[in-house]
Amino acid sequence: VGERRPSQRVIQAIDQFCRQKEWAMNVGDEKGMHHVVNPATVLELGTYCGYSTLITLEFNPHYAQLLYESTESERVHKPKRCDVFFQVQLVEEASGDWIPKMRTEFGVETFDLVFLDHWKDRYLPDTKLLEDCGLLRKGSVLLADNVIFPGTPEYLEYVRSSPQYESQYFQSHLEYTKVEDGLEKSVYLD
Ligand SMILES: Oc1cc(-c2ccc(F)cc2)cc2nccnc12
Ligand SMILES: [Mg+2]
Repeated sequence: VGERRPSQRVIQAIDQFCRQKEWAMNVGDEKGMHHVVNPATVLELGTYCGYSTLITLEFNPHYAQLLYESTESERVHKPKRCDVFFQVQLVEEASGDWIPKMRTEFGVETFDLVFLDHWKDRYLPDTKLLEDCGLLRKGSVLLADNVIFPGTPEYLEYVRSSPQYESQYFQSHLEYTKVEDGLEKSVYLD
């Protein structure tokens, strides 16, 4: 127990605002991924306002700007050539264009965790791209938000039926609502 870190206070303020004033599509304080994974190298697909951010791909300039503003104190800078940053590496590009560049631009060998929280019809193609680019290793975890609402049926079918994944569903609710949603955790077996 003690003083919350600045980023925890920001998250708390976002949750309070979204619950009481105006809904927003953060993964939220109920679904949250802290009880599911504890990674080292993380790729997040879909930044939005930086609620759940580590190494993140966002091609919407408005959302990317929100991240710069909300985490300036943690030295997040606008990448020219994707320089390595103190804590966060943000790429304002489409995930499908940049996943193949992760190794050359970031020196990433493989990801421990990929948090999928972007366009729902990109979950499956981007997963196959990560596989094809050799960016997943035995034990890599894919954590996907919104698998029930708005829903990602093709992705769910793939990770639940493929012998390359061990999948588990964590039932919850759509952020700040009573609508069912959840996180699908899929471990890559290689
Ligand atoms: O968590 C989320 C929820 C929703 C969403 C859409 C429509 C609704 F009516 C309700 C919720 C969209 C999202 N897009 C990208 C990443 N995450 C999202
Ligand atoms: Mg989401």
